[in-house]
Amino acid sequence: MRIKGKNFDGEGGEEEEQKLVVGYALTLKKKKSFLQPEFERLACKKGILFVAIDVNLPLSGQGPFDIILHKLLGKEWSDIVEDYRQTHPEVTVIDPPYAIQQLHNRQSMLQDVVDLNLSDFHGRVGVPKQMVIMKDPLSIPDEVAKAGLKLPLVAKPLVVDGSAKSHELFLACDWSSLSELEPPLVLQEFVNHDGILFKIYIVGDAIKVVRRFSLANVNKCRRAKVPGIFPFPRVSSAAASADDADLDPRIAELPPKPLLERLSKELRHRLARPSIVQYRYDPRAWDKRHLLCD
Ligand SMILES: Nc1ncnc2c1ncn2[C@@H]1O[C@H](COP(=O)(O)OP(=O)(O)OP(=O)(O)O)[C@@H](O)[C@H]1O
Ligand SMILES: O=P(O)(O)O[C@H]1[C@H](O)[C@@H](O)[C@H](OP(=O)(O)O)[C@@H](OP(=O)(O)O)[C@H]1O
Repeated sequence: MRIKGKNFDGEGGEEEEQKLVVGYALTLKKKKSFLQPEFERLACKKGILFVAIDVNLPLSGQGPFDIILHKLLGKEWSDIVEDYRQTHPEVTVIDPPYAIQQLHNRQSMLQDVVDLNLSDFHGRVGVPKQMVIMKDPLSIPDEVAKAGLKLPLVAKPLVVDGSAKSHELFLACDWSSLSELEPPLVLQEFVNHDGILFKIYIVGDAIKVVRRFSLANVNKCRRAKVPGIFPFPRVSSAAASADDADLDPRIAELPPKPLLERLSKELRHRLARPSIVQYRYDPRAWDKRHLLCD
């Protein structure tokens, strides 16, 4: 399923050029950030051609594709991709819907990290103490007190779907303001991290770590003084790169390689599990009871 064209070798002869065809279905935002002209040109030089999928036409009638790359919202699109995947086993679908379902919910996405048990392996990997609030904002202060979570809290929408809304994060600093939050959400204890965090990108065996500026530490004194709910949109986005910043080496030191390798291996292994047991997923809540085997 490759497009064949003519290419000229150094000695004036013709050789057959094969292109790997990637059909893509992306939001305009994602197309703008990811499919930049320079990237497309580089891909083309390497024999990779990106072709836009027309979401208003049947997917099966388009192509042929070698690879499908997609990130669109909604169940309707997921169903289309899943059907296509099953009827076109020869096409590689990146991020098949069943495999990324777990990542569409901020509680379920961390479950495998909780289970990792990397609390003492060349460093520590853990999940902040957290709870889920499904509805009734008025009950939040009581629920938080019952769960024993300490202020300040980071409030994150439960559902993660790439929409602007799902990226909205808030810092909640006092008990009474907690009722202003909008469920469904995850409330996490704020973890001081010296204003720097590491983002880890993993593709196959390749691991890339970048350093980003983040929220400053919250000390006891500031906790007491600032009541309210504070939005902090995209605080550690690519624009907040700290890779070239002159930082205290104790803060800037990258996570140790053995830890990253183990983390990458474990997560790949665990996140690949749904391909064996496909499940229907209830986005309103997540725990083992909500894995309903088809
Ligand atoms: N528990 C926490 N304690 C302190 N800071 C936090 C906490 N959770 C998140 N943050 C801050 O909020 C930022 C975004 O958090 P998170 O990664 O959970 O959201 P996201 O929408 O998935 O982010 P991204 O868009 O970068 O993928 C982090 O980069 C960090 O600066
Ligand atoms: O640039 P980095 O630091 O890698 O952060 C990414 C986020 O982690 C992704 O979640 C964003 O994609 P979505 O907005 O589709 O979730 C993604 O959005 P983008 O592809 O539109 O830039 C980025 O914000």
